[in-house]
Amino acid sequence: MRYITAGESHGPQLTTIIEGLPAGMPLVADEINEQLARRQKGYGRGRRMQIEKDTVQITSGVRHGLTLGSPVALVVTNDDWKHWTKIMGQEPPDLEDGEEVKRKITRPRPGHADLNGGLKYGHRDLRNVLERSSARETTVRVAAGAVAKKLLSLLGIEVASHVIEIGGIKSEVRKYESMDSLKEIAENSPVRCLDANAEKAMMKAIDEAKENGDSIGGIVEVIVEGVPAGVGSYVHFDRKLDAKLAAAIVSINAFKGVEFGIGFEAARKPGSAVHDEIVWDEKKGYSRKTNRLGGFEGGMTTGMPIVVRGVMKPIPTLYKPLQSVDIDSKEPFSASIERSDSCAVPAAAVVAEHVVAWEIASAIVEQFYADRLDTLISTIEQQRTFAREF
Ligand SMILES: Cc1cc2nc3c(=O)[nH]c(=O)nc-3n(C[C@H](O)[C@H](O)[C@H](O)COP(=O)(O)O)c2cc1C
Ligand SMILES: C=C(O[C@@H]1CC(C(=O)O)=C[C@@H](OP(=O)(O)O)[C@H]1O)C(=O)O
Repeated sequence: MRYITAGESHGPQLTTIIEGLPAGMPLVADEINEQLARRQKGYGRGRRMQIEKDTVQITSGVRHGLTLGSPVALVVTNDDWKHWTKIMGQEPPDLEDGEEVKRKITRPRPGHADLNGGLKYGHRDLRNVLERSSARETTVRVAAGAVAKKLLSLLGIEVASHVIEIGGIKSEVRKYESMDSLKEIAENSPVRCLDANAEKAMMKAIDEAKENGDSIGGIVEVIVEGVPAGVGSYVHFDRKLDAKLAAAIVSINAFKGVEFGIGFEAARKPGSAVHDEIVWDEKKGYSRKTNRLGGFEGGMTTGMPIVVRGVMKPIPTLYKPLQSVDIDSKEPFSASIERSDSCAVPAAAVVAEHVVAWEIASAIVEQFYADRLDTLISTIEQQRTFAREF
């Protein structure tokens, strides 16, 4: 499967086109909307999330609630567009002699794409960079991921996320009884954290950062259960599924690192305390005593839960801006201030969940016969039986 996205942050709409979905899969807009609403929640976000109420329109590829096997196009309108029609209009602006487009941006923000994007595309109004580099685009990545999650759920695969650190405050609660309980606790926490004490401290840290005109980052964790062993491949570098997940996580705006299972801790432990011992029983077949490697060996799934974490740096736009240079005058200046979030880690956890879901669904569709949902369901079941009896 593949998808592309289009749309500027303050333009009329965001679009994604998804190609390669099996035919015969139930899909309605409300299921996608539920996931879009989850992305909009989360403590620490700015005023934009109060303006938008993200809902999707399915404009092709679905008929009478079922996918056709043809490309699925999804559109989300930007409610904020009505405030930006002049600044962001598609037609050349109607300007008096010498008048410039208002709110031209010439002071790049350290940490955002502004300066590098200007240097690359030659934009002297850095808004031309900001509009597309904005994480507004993650709305339609979540929409595409929601379709992938729907497919995975029909194959008995569940995906969930939670926040394990914000501004240096760590969640001490990392265990959960079931995927349902994990989902419920995370969903009811303003910062998607399983630890009620850490949750309060995280919210305080976000408030303090905001009061100080600053921003904070954190770490999110995505868990996937039910993927059969052997998805992905060791035979070629670009077929390794853990590598694809790593790229997907780091492609989320402001994500700078990724780890699987115990991750970087593995550098400090001997092999005996890292590798997961193999056991077998008649009912389950093969499994592991532990899951320190987070569900991957050799670029393939082990059949254990996939555990992947991503590190989000603090938001670059600061209300107390850092030093920058005006690209017109070359004078030192404070960077531009755009309306901004002070922490978007909880929302980003939902994005991470969806990009991971996409990569897993995509690997499954590539590996198993997937023109039709019914045959895909039965081939996945065959693979599970094969692995159990192997
Ligand atoms: C959900 C989400 C919301 C974000 N909100 C903001 C924001 O309000 N202001 C900002 O400057 N950056 C925000 N970012 C981060 C920037 O989009 C990101 O830092 C920028 O695109 C540069 O890319 P890079 O940090 O990956 O290098 C957000 C990121 C995510 C995932
Ligand atoms: C719009 C979203 O996030 C935006 C991501 C973002 C950035 O620079 O990445 C900057 C802000 O944009 P604005 O200036 O319009 O408030 C965020 O609100 C969204 O998540 O839907």
